[in-house]
This record gives sequence, C-alpha cells and structure tokens, in this order.
Amino acid sequence: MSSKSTNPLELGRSLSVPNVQELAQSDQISERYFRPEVDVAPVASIDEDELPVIDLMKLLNPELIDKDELFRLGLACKEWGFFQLINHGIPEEVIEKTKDDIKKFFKLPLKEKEAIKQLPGHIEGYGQIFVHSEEQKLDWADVLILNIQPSQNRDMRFWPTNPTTFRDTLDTYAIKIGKVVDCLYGLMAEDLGVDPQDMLNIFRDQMQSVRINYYPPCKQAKKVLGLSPHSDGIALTVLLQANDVNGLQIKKNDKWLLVKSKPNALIINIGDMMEILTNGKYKSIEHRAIINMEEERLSIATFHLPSIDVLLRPFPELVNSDGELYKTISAKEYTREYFAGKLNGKNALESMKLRK
Ligand SMILES: O=C(O)CCC(=O)C(=O)O
Ligand SMILES: [Fe+2]
Repeated sequence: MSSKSTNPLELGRSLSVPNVQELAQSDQISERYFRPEVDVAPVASIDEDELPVIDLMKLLNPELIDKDELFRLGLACKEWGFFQLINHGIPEEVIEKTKDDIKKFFKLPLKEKEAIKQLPGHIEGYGQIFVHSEEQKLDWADVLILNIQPSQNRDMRFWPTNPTTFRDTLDTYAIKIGKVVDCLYGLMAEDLGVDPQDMLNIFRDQMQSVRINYYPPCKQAKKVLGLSPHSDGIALTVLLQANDVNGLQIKKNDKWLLVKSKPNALIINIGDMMEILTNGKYKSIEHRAIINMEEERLSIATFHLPSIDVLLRPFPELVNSDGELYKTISAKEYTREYFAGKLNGKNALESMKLRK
C-alpha cells in the first residue's frame, strides 16, 4: 500500500478545472486562458544541430567510445540544461507503442477518460495541476499524472484500462527510461568528477512519475499557453513528444527558442534538484509549451527524483571556496514547496538560493 510519507504526488493539491479538450470544441474561449502578457512567438527555432544532440552509444559501447561525447554531455547540462538523446537503446516498437496508446487514451469519450479523474485534493489521475485559485490563469491542456516507481506507490485506480495495452506499455516504457536515466547519472558523475558511489547513493531508491500532456488545438493559439513557464522540480526529466507537432520552447539568454524534436530522440532536461546537487553546475532551465491552431499535441514527461527523504546537498567535490549556493532541504520539503505554488518560472529554485 502506498504510504503518505513516501509518495511525492501526495504532497500536492490542485483545484479542479474544466476539461480543455471539451472546451476546444466550442468557439468561445474563457478569459481565464488568455495570456495578454505573453508573446508566444519564439524568437528562433533551435535547429537539430544547435540543441545539443548526445549519442548514448558513443558513451556506453566500448567499441564506439568517444571521450569528446562526454565533454559534450557535460557542456549540454551546464550551458543548455537540455539535450536530445539519440541511440538510447529503447526499441522503436516500445516508443511507437507508447505514443500510440497515449493517443488512443485521449481519443476516448470524456466520460471514459473521467473514470480515472483526479479525486478532490489529489493530483494523481486525469485533470490538471498547479491551480490554487479561481482567478489564476489556466493552461490550455489536460494532463494524466501517474506514479510509477517505487511500485508500491502505484495507484492502479488511475491507470487507464483502455486501450487494454496501456498499463503494460507504460510499465515497459518507464522501466526502460529509468535504465537510461541511471546510465546518465553515471556519466554525469564522470563528467562532474563526483564519486560515482555518491551519485548512486542519492538515486538508489529513485522515484519516477509521469505527466502525460494533451494540448488541444486552439483557434486563438497565440493568446494561450499549453504549459506555463517553469523549471522541473525534480532531478531529471525525459520528455518524449508523442506526435509530430512541436511546441516546446526553452529559455536561453532571455529568449524563447522552439525545440524541433528529432524523431525517436528523447529530450532530456536537468531539474531543480540536480541544479542543487551540482551546486549550480548543471542548470535547470525554464521552459513552456505553446499551442497549435490546427493540431493537437501530445507529450509524455517522465520525472526522476531521489527518494523523498534524501537531503538535497551539493556533492562535496562541487563546493568550492564560495561554499554551498543553495539551502539544504529534503527532497520531500522541496516537492511540497514546488507543488504549493503555481508554475512560475524558476521561483521555487530561486527561493532556495543562499545568495541572490
Ligand atoms: O510538452 C512539453 O513539451 C513540455 C512538458 C513539460 O515541460 C512538463 O511536463 O514538465
Ligand atoms: Fe517541464
């Protein structure tokens, strides 16, 4: 049985909001979705070869090993906080099946999707999160949030049974993603010069959850946002765009850049907890999702964080004469704070900085 003290998703609350996929059928759009302050047009698209592309095979396969690739991985984590991972070893069938089952779930009639709706006061299930007031601006999206690891945190009431393969598909996908993430931790330790055992200890009882995002098209796409600017409040995220519609933008040098997702690549990003653990060496970057006028967009973000009792403190090798740059906080307290706010850039992380 899930226990309250170990389940990160039980640390959050959110008010319930209308179903956006339904709202998208009508011509009337409520003011609550309009973001007059936001210019959703990206300044530039990031070409595939601009956003760092890291080849996992060149980092793991002894016959292909390329030391420069490790340097590039480190640079991507330090300067971009985002990269695309290719040759990650997850079979194409697994990726395609995952995309397929997600699409099928969101195609179901509302009533069927609502069978796994979030319960009042909970964030696991189908609905939306980070909504704390009736006045707050809303994101143009519906989400499905599920705990994956540790498996005792799984609440099967919220796992779709239609399509019938959904549960197995998600389980297979998430386990494979978890393995890729474990490899990345090892490589990051090597890049950072951190004792690999310390990295392993932090993530030994790693927690994993998913947020599946469904962004309906919107006739006034330029006036709404699919996902408000935020950095991820965990250690590492793996994002898979589930259809061929781009919409992820990342903030670099104060400009919003559109990420063009490579087919079958995984988009990896550093989260707030990794920024804290690396004493600011690796950057958790603000990002957001924009909406398309004609086409829906789907993505699945898989979040990884240490067991919530772990204290987030920089690895000793990364603390220089300036000392630790962030307050020491448990993963549990950080998660609680993150969920207590609305999504607002890097606010949660900023509040952890010892020097501004
Ligand atoms: O849909 C996307 O591209 C972004 C998703 C995301 O940032 C998230 O779920 O945290
Ligand atoms: Fe995110």
